[in-house]
Amino acid sequence: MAHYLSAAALVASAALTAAAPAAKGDFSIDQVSKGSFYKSGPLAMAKTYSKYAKHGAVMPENVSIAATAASTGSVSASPESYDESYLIPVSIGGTTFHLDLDTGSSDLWVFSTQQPASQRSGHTAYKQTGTKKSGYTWNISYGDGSGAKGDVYVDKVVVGGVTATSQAVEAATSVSSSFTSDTDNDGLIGAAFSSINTVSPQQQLTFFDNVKNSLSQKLFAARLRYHTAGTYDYGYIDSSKYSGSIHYVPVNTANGFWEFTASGVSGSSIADTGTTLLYIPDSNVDAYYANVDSASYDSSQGGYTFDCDESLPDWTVTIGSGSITVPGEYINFAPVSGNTCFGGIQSSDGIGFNIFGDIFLKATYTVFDQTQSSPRLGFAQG
Ligand SMILES: C[C@@H](SC(=N)N)c1ccc(Cl)cc1
Repeated sequence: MAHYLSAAALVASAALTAAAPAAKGDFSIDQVSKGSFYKSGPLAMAKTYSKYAKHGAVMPENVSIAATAASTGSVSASPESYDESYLIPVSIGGTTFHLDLDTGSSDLWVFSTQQPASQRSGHTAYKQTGTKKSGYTWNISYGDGSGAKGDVYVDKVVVGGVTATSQAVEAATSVSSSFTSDTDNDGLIGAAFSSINTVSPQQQLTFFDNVKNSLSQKLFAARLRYHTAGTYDYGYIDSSKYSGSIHYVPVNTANGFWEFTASGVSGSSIADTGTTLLYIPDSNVDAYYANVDSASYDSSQGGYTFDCDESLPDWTVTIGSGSITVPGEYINFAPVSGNTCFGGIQSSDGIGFNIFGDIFLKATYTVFDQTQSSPRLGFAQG
């Protein structure tokens, strides 16, 4: 649902209700403010002027500008099993797809009818409703070894009421088996920086980069939640979704990620909605599980495991001038066999950077902010 700013609407509505001369039989009604005036004030004004244009009504420029700019939106983020990933409904050419919003990559790709039927069984497949970008291709590989490739179309994409009229939609011709088997997921919508988009011969813009200039504020905010649906907000910050203050840190965009520095966690870190777990250096991981009596590193599972019944300690990190606490409950990711569970905190050694994935993000309200001269991340306790 899109909301429009109140200022222009309130000004315009005040102008419209300027007193007409009283005449016999007229009556007056005391107006009672209904509080914030959201949704589509400027747009309603523009529609009224358009309706009466044939009678000579001329739309004031401020109404026209307000009606076309300053949009906001919000979309649900629904977890898959064990919060493995969070999917959002995205309209592409009028068809709804359920996509993984991924701040760790920058391609918007979908299953398509160009794939063999067996490869796309159970998925919503793009029927190439858009305009083909002849000769354009894409090919992406993810950190978990999965991947996909295909060709490129331009189509209308809507997320939470926010519209990109000419979005590059990357239609798959082939995807790896882990995508085929996850029938809840119809593709990804990347929200890292467009500098790492894989389309060739010309990189394409992410959805956020395409719409950010039309948003009330050039930002989006993630409120992922533990074992229940959360939201992504576009163009505005929802103060009902966090406690305390939002603390901001600078972002290094050189690698195309939302990359930042966390205190007490060596190396660079990325805020990544597309990664399930929280990956930090060995020293931090060992220190955490030293407080979990039944924990041990299980090389057959590729990480720390523990007794599912053991109560886990919280994990707290300082980022900038604020701190975030991840409840211990969130760090019990999922059972692996019998009553043995796999930890949500694992080692980032060998990756090259730390990954603050969903295990961390679901404890926060995280703002991906391009409102300033350089990008920044804002973290608040969710
Ligand atoms: C940036 C993420 S992948 C993603 N969020 N699309 C990543 C990179 C490398 C490794 Cl090893 C693991 C995860």
